[in-house]
Amino acid sequence: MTDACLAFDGVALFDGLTLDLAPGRTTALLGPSGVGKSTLLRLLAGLENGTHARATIACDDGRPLAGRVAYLAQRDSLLPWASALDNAVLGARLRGAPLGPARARARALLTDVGLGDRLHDRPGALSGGMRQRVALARALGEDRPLILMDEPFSALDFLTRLRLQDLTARLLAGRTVLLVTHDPLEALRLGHAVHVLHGRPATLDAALIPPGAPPRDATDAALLALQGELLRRLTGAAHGPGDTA
Ligand SMILES: Nc1ncnc2c1ncn2[C@@H]1O[C@H](COP(=O)(O)OP(=O)(O)OP(=O)(O)O)[C@@H](O)[C@H]1O
Repeated sequence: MTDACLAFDGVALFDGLTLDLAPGRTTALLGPSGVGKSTLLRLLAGLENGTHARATIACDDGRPLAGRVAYLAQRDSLLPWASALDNAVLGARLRGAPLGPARARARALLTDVGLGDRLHDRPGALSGGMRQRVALARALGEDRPLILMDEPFSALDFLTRLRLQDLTARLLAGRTVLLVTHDPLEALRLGHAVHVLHGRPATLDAALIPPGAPPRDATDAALLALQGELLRRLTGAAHGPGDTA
């Protein structure tokens, strides 16, 4: 994505921002609250179409991006009247795809995320973390080349988060993923490249490139050293010029 420009109420959030997503890789994006991470995701998803929003989005294969994106929003956006299983197959239902295979896959994914015994519960009967896992299962079940994920594990306890990071890395291997997170360890475990977004208008730091393949061992010494560097960048982003906090 090049030359992304977007303003709210006359204040420019982005003014000529460029973000390269390496095909088949996961790019992790961190930054202070309010800097524009979710808005950037929405811009890529084609959900910021106002007159003040524009960006040039070019795919390596030359095809348009529209219809090839799975977007996991920060809020789980589940249908309150539908079961976990029906929510997980919503994409297939909207596309008019055969529901049999979609339901089988959704059942397996819901079991993988630890909800095999809650398939028929509605969102209101699930905890926040369980609802987030239903939304995650829905996004993982979408067979799309570009996956945009906005803090997909934020409502989960630490151990469940690690387990679902592993599952996500396994299931999304080879796909192009943009992951927004506030968790430096998560970014370093899952990202092939890790960026910090900061300032207003927002700019991107040069990428940190953790060694090895995701999902990386959370106790790895090299990862913990990089976490120190990432924390320094985040602290700088929170207190530097253009502070958005
Ligand atoms: N529809 C909108 N109208 C006006 N302002 C908006 C709108 N959407 C977002 N903003 C503003 O744009 C800025 C960036 O919001 P955004 O949600 O992208 O931040 P973020 O980096 O994802 O934050 P967080 O980490 O807290 O989720 C914020 O100041 C927010 O108030």
